[in-house]
Amino acid sequence: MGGTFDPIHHGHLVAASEVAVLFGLDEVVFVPTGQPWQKSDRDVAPAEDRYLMTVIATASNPRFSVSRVDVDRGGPTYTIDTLSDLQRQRPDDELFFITGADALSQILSWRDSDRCFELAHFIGVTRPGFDLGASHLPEGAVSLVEVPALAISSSDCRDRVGRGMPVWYLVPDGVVQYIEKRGLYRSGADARALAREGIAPRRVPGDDPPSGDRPTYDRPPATAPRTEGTPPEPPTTDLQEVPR
Ligand SMILES: Nc1ncnc2c1ncn2[C@@H]1O[C@H](COP(=O)(O)OP(=O)(O)OP(=O)(O)O)[C@@H](O)[C@H]1O
Ligand SMILES: O=C(O)c1ccc[n+]([C@@H]2O[C@H](COP(=O)([O-])O)[C@@H](O)[C@H]2O)c1
Repeated sequence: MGGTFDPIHHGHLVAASEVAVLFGLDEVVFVPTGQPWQKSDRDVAPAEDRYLMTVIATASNPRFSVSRVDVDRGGPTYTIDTLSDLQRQRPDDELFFITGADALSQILSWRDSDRCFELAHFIGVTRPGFDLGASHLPEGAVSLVEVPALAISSSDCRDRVGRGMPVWYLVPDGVVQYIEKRGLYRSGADARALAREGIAPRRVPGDDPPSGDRPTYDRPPATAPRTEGTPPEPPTTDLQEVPR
């Protein structure tokens, strides 16, 4: 499943799980984009952060895995390269490329879209508010799957974090905590102030974790939150120990 996953949310996970059952897939490989060239009009969180959030979100499902092919390749991400790399790594596997109906409706504008259809069967998952009816997709190359409607989007999650609203239950718990820890999606001024003070982001009222086992956020972070114009810090060691 290809996506920018900025951040990954339950809409992505439900779609992947539904397609895996309907198509009898052995594994769903989540492939976070490196540089999503069609999203160059906005800031995208560092690829390493999006990759780690995807690892955290999928860790508990033995049929889900995460690939670094797009993150490690560098340069703009084209699905033709994603599929070529995956085919090289898994020459005996039949590939399906899962993505949303909104992305699929643009597929004819993707690089080498004709060759993409030769490398994988495309599965478009329906998404509330998007209709593929008018798209002229090659016959037989694409399947459409209706997934339980979850009106969740990454844009809305980012916007909520920026406004100090909770994203519990929209994204997996570990992803909420990762966003908090890294200070992702805060407004520029907020993030700069946090970096100046050298303290971890503060919890906002109403932004409580769902269980009694609450993490503490007021200890200094292992790395300073990212500010505009500075490169992302490497992930901290406790995140690298997430069980696989
Ligand atoms: N709630 C959802 N239901 C079904 N498909 C979804 C849902 N959210 C995202 N998708 C699909 O998953 C793919 C990857 O999504 P992406 O990472 O771009 O998330 P997004 O929520 O669409 O992000 P943004 O709001 O930033 O555009 C896209 O093709 C998208 O259509
Ligand atoms: O190959 C392309 O030219 C291309 C253009 C836009 C999007 N894609 C892929 O479509 C998937 C969904 O993208 P997005 O931007 O909706 O997260 C993701 O895997 C992207 O790499 C691919």
